[in-house]
Amino acid sequence: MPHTEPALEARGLTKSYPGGRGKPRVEALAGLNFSAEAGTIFALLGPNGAGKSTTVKILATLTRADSGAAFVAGIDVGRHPEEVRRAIGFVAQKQVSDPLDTGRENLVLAGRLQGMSGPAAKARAGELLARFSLTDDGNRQVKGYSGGMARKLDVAIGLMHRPQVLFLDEPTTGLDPEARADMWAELESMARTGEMTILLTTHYLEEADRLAGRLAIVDHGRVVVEGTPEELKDGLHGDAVTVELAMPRGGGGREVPVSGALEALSGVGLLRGPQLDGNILRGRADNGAAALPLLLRLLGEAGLEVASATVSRPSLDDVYLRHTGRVYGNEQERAA
Ligand SMILES: Nc1ncnc2c1ncn2[C@@H]1O[C@H](COP(=O)(O)OP(=O)(O)OP(=O)(O)O)[C@@H](O)[C@H]1O
Repeated sequence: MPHTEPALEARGLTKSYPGGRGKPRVEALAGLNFSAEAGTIFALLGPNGAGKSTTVKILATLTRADSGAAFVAGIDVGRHPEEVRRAIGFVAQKQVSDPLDTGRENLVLAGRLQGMSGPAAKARAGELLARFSLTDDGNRQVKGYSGGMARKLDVAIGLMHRPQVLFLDEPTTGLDPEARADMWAELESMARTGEMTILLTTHYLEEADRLAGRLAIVDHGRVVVEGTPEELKDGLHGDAVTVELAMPRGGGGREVPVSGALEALSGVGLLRGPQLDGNILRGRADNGAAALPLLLRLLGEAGLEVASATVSRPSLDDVYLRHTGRVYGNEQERAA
């Protein structure tokens, strides 16, 4: 594979499903495009029903697109699905390991099913148990594993045959915060080696922010924005600056209404898009911390009293809101 060829590529994918009982068809994908470089983690983020799972299923050859094309490790998924299957690992949300077998037995079986010889499968199983800190538990039945251990075993199963591309569908959903942090550390170390491309779907913005080299936000079957987490946050043009103004108590000689705040800042170019919402002044600045002292001075000189001021780096939540017009957490909670 030439170095410049993406490890994953979706070009204009469309897919609809029957709506059922005379209802119109459901448009799951409406011309979805993205590409991921080899050796990176690429995350697909989006609300429930956005089309993430459908995209992954098409790339992993589990379903076909109605139109468009997709390539995995340079192989056309529509034309050579068998070849694609050999090149990928797929870690679904549902546990795949047999609870009555030991972790090691599960791994060896997965390797044998992939066509590995007995000794090769055993050696690889030992290697993966060590990599996921499961060596001490490798000879215990999986039914005694914690949720986090069982999930790590599932990822290890997906890695047995050394895939070039690994699909990870919500790898930490349902895990407690400690197990989630542990899984993140494992995935980060896999990403560092750059030996494999990982396509991650996740509901956790924090997970995508931390793990993904690049990410795409999917909404209504299309990629609405794609980039590195930093690029996407920088695209919001600066830090969010929030100033809470003290309400005038009335009667004081120098006190002016808070509405004077916008006037005090006009023409200075310190804050972009300044807005006054009650007594809260909001805007953006390239370097919020550097802008704050002058901002406070100008407000003070205009006779306004500041109760508090905060500067925050934009988060992926802000990026999501900007591109989908909806607050991320609200939707996920409603769907849960
Ligand atoms: N087998 C199916 N039959 C009918 N409709 C389907 C089928 N699979 C998915 N859909 C619909 O296609 C759309 C996209 O679903 P998809 O599962 O790809 O979204 P998603 O982004 O993965 O959502 P989630 O985060 O909830 O897993 C949704 O409207 C969904 O209801």
